[in-house]
Amino acid sequence: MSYDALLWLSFGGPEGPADVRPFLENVTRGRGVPPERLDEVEVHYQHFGGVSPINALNRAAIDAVRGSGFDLPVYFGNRNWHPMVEDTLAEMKRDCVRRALVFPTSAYGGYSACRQYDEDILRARAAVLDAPELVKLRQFFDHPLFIGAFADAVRAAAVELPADYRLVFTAHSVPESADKAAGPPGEGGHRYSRQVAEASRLVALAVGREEYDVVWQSRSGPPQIPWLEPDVVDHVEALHKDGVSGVLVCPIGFVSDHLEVVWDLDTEARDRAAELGMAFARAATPNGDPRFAELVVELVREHTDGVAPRKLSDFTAAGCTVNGAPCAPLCCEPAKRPGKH
Ligand SMILES: CC1=C(CCC(=O)O)c2cc3nc(cc4[nH]c(cc5[nH]c(cc1n2)c(C)c5CCC(=O)O)c(CCC(=O)O)c4C)C(CCC(=O)O)=C3C
Ligand SMILES: [Fe+2]
Repeated sequence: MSYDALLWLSFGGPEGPADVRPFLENVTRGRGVPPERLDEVEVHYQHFGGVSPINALNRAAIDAVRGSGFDLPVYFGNRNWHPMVEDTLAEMKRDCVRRALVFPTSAYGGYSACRQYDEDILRARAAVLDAPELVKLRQFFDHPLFIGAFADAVRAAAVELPADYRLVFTAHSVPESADKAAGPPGEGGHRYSRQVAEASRLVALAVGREEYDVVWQSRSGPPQIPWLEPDVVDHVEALHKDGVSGVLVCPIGFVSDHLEVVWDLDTEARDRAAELGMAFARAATPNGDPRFAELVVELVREHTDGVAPRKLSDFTAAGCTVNGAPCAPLCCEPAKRPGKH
């Protein structure tokens, strides 16, 4: 099968103070997130002048792919902020792109990390007459280049810490119900948290740490709905109570140092550790590592050149979809939301 382009599909983030509220409204539309939570998160963004690092990081990663001699044009579109994926797809159509591969900037399965990017593809294609065909690349949480980049980042961060530091992996929390529904029916659910646990195990193995924890961050939603726990800041406190003197946080759930990383980890978790007198270091995300561009190109080559998928676990290489249809019937079905039909 031949392809005319690569579409880099990401979450999007505000690029100035006036963008923050409308961006947050886009993210949470119809999701039952209380306005108080939005007020709180708006303050996090305003600490950074209303600019999330995420768009610039995506542009830098795209430049790295282009600079590696990659032979397809690369387009950039987002779910929640400009450049919006609908507009990017319209531009691709004008450029006579007929069939494109899509790289979603999330390594994992689950509704928010995978299936929602399929919904973005559906939405974008519905907005463009005679839209290009879009084939989404697979999940890559266990790819050796992804694991290798994180393992080296953990080694580099460990230099700042006492030898007996505790290794703590963190990923974005999701509602427990969403994690339960993650994966195709019959697999037993929890595809998201199981993949996060597996990637964490592979990185810990690569750096030779037998003891480590997997925790969650950045929970949203109304307080009465259970989300994956423990939270990373609560966990830092629990480790302190256990007499742990240093913590190395590895944001395994993310590919770049966007706001959830620079605020929730580099500010909140780091400040709490400092108050408790604990040493703290944070491993870099793979976005800036040359292996990240290599990974994207290799995932593309699986489709264009029949390159064999490289994986370090025996989990299914899922998430490859055509024109936004789920990768298996009823895979990672969105939760039924109160008030929505
Ligand atoms: C699994 C997952 C990933 C990882 C996979 C992936 O990377 O795609 C992720 C990434 C991100 N999440 C991000 C930002 C936000 N997520 C929110 C809200 C939510 N995230 C959720 C899940 C995830 N989110 C969920 C279940 C919600 C509740 C609302 C809903 O049901 O959809 C909110 C609303 C306010 C709040 O935090 O309450 C914001 C602002 C940014 C951009 C940061 C920047 O701007 O730099 C990124 C990369
Ligand atoms: Fe999020």
